Amino acid sequence: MSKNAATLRATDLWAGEGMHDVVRGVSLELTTGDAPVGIIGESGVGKSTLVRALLGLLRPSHGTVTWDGRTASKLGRRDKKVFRSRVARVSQNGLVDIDTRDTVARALTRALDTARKAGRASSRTVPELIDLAALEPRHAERKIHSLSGGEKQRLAIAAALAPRPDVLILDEPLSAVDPAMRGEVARRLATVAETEGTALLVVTHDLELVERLCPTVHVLADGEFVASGSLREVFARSEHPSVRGLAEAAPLAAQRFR
Ligand SMILES: Nc1ncnc2c1ncn2[C@@H]1O[C@H](COP(=O)(O)OP(=O)(O)OP(=O)(O)O)[C@@H](O)[C@H]1O
Repeated sequence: MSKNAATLRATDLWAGEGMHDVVRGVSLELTTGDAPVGIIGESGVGKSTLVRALLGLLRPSHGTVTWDGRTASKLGRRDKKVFRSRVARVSQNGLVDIDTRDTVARALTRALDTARKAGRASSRTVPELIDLAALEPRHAERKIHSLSGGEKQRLAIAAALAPRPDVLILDEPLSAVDPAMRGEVARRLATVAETEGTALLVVTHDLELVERLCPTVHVLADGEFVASGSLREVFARSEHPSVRGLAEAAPLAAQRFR
């Protein structure tokens, strides 16, 4: 670990939106320089709730989420801005902070400006971000609302990479991207992780994406990690009904891991 390594750490995390905890006792560590980590799980098991808690958007009912030792949900306004540039997230409907009347180039310029204001002296450029998300130069002048769903998801990835985040949480990031292009984007993300040390957390039910990117995966079921290891180990060893459920939902992918 380099002396500048940064860690996002969840310790015995319990969290939920209402009275009821849907994340139950999760511990997880994401440190710059580490290999990408995957979290897989069926629908409704608490994946998005876990992501919100990791981002400090949801206060745990028990346990902690810390960023370099400080509690993520208790950061002041200024520190929150810095935190957001260092722990970035791409969600399924990824363009929440982006004005879709803008062009791609304008949105990415804004993302770079925001990164600089948050103190990230990012030397990235718009063409570089476009390439990192496997978009093409011709997309630069397109209005965002005219992009396809998959192109919008790739734009969200490009924008999230603007500040060179330490941690990038990808919540079903490529659900609308076609399979051939998913490989392209995954390769670029792997390169970012390797060359810049960005710690990737890939939260998905796309087994092929975690197979491509993540040497370690955790299976989330009913708010808990019920199996952990490489995808192959998890499928070979775990008899948990949720693991079997994931295998049945993606039989071709699961067959390769047996
Ligand atoms: N705002 C909310 N109020 C009440 N219940 C909620 C809220 N958000 C989520 N839940 C419930 O918490 C549980 C976990 O939801 P969550 O969205 O974290 O699951 P998920 O694994 O991300 O699902 P999916 O893969 O379908 O997106 C579900 O039963 C959901 O209905």
